[in-house]
Amino acid sequence: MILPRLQDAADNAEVKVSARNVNVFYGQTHAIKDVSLDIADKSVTAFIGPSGCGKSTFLRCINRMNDTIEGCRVTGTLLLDGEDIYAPAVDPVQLRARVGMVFQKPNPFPKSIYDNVAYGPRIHGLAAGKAELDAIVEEALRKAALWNEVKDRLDAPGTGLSGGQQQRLCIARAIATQPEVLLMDEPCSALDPIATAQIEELIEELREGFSVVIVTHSMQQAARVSQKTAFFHMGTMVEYDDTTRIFTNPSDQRTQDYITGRFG
Ligand SMILES: Nc1ncnc2c1ncn2[C@@H]1O[C@H](COP(=O)(O)OP(=O)(O)OP(=O)(O)O)[C@@H](O)[C@H]1O
Repeated sequence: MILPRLQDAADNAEVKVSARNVNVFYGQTHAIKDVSLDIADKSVTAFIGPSGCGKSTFLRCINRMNDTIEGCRVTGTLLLDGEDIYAPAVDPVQLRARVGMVFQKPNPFPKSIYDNVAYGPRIHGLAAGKAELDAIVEEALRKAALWNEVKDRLDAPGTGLSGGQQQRLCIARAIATQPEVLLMDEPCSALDPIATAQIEELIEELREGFSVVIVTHSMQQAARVSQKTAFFHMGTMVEYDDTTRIFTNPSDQRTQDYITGRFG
């Protein structure tokens, strides 16, 4: 399906995810109201806005994580590379291998460091044998900037790592299936400034290979890591533009008020 480009779309970049008139309901609560946007490939898009405005809800539409929430209903169109994410033929498990997710709180499985990363490639049959799986695990841990810290203890439990290391392990787990889009829901909120800086550096590197979408409460972080920013307020997307423009010369008063700390 080819959609007309939106005016504020990803400029000349290739569009990876397109949303048109997306609405999300939790029972009677109308959490996302008619959101349309295009997310560029090989770039970082930040979602900002006050608590409860719907950032996480919209993020979860992109890999159908909302399917797992009882009473949650999504309407409208969401496309990945022009293909309908909500088509009946789409297997959400396969979709989530293409659209990986990293959560606010690091959530390693109660398994070894190696098995945490090998989990996705194993269930999706991405490695022909042990040597290939070893190579996938090493590459994912290297990309997540964790390899040097764990290469001598791959059999140790993932839950025994520090918070920042656990979050990088979860990033390694998410990228081991070679996703095309990586969704990050406040990935640094549980981390100290050093671990946060490491994750931000990593995001900068990851965007060479993926489309990254990050929900953040830190405007400094959005400004540092993203090229595009969407500002949400009370379930609507108020403004979506180049990050530099959002933070220097937004066109909507509500965006201006939020970035200057007048509410939220
Ligand atoms: N599982 C759920 N069941 C019912 N309502 C929900 C659920 N998750 C979110 N909501 C409601 O949907 C709205 C948007 O919530 P959401 O978590 O997406 O906002 P957010 O912008 O990500 O907030 P925060 O920044 O605090 O994480 C809120 O009114 C919230 O109460």
